[in-house]
Amino acid sequence: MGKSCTIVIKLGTSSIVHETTHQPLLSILSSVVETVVNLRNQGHKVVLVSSGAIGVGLKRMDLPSRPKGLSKKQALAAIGQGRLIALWDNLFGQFEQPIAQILLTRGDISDRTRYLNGVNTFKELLSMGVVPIVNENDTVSVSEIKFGDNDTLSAITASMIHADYLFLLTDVDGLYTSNPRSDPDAKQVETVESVAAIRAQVSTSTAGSSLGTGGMETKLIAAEIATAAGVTTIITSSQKADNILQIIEYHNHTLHPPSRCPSPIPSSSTSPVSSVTVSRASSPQPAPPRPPHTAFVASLTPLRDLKAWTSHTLFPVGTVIIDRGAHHVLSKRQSGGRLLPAGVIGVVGEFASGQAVRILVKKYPEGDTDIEEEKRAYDNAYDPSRPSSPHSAPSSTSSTNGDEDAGASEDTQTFTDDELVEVGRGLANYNHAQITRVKGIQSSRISEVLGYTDSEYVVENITIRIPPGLLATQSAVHASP
Ligand SMILES: N[C@@H](CCC(=O)OP(=O)(O)O)C(=O)O
Repeated sequence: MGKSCTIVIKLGTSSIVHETTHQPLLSILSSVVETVVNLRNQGHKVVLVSSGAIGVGLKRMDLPSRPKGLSKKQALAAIGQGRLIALWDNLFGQFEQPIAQILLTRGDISDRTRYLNGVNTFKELLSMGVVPIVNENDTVSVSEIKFGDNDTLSAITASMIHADYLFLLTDVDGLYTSNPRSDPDAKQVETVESVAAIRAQVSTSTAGSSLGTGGMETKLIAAEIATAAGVTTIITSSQKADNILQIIEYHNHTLHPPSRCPSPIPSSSTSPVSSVTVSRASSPQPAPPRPPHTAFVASLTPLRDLKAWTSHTLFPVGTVIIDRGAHHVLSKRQSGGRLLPAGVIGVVGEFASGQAVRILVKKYPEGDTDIEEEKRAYDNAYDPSRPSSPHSAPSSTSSTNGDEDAGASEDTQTFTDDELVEVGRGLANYNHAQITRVKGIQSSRISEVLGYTDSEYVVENITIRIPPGLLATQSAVHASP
């Protein structure tokens, strides 16, 4: 038997309940169930991420539209979630397929122990042959612990369980160069190698439906998270869920490297629902036809475990502003970058050592001539015999009063929000006050300034998501969760 694939399938609210009547869309749900059962019978492990609790709650309470207030939405989700899971259980029950309900908040997995407990529960359920059905635990989610939309939740789920595929099923059959509903010249994008690059080329103005919170932009964010974690991400239509089988088959023939997970068992002998032609990756047969979809290619050097956890699940509590030299040097590493104090030009907010921080850089034009000097200065920052960084401002060391519990650090050098862009995240090795005191200096001087040295790096496990070449296309990012 070949390798079994782990597949996450996400279904948004607009594919679960009718936008105005809020009736469950039974034909779509049944087709998803049949597809999942087929995949299970082919030996694959499947997790479903299902929105729809609020939509089902609206129907139950006979309300016309999604309310504005948070507590009303939470109440409706509490009403709808039970009925939603009962509906899934009923449909999967027709095929004797056991399911499990998993409700998560970002807070649940930003704690390392709870995250690992979640991973273990998923593993156990999948090894028992169960289909876990995930939704956000809306009842207790507030803005700072919310995933916000189930696209992000599905990407984090896929990254937690090291899935091979994430399918984002929605009301369009892929990513288009512009909104296909309003632009007849819109073209489907077939393959995306870099999410950051495609953002600059397409218009993602397709907002979510009136019930859901997603839309194309949140799907790109999800694709970015999932592909960075090594998960091939597919956007396709929920109207044709059985295309999932053909899409996997298609990629078995065409992916580079080919065939992440060939169908382990010929489906004709096992499929209870529909028959699918299965051929192995090594088969000389030509590739099957390509069902409409957009495929986002998984990173060949995925962020796994701690790094993915740091980048996507931890809620950043403060900000470290770095110079251009540090940005260039850190961008050379795909993940796990480490920041020397010489590259820090500002610190905002209060955080403790070990907490997650945003890494911001001041926007700068490509080809800026000062950049070479800053890169050299950052590269030289280890060696005390060389000249120090242009940012080794004496004020950063002399202006501090030694009070480590001083309030939120605010750099003397001020930046407007529009000047700064969030380029990555990492884990602080020192608290906000300490990093303020050592900013701009060489590592060898940390103990002289702080009285001790824990690490020569002030932030570790940094993933730079926006390299220098893409800065021009990014708008300022403020306090994103
Ligand atoms: N957790 C919420 C859904 C969140 C949401 O709107 O997600 P989506 O429909 O995927 O944009 C619910 O179950 O109603």
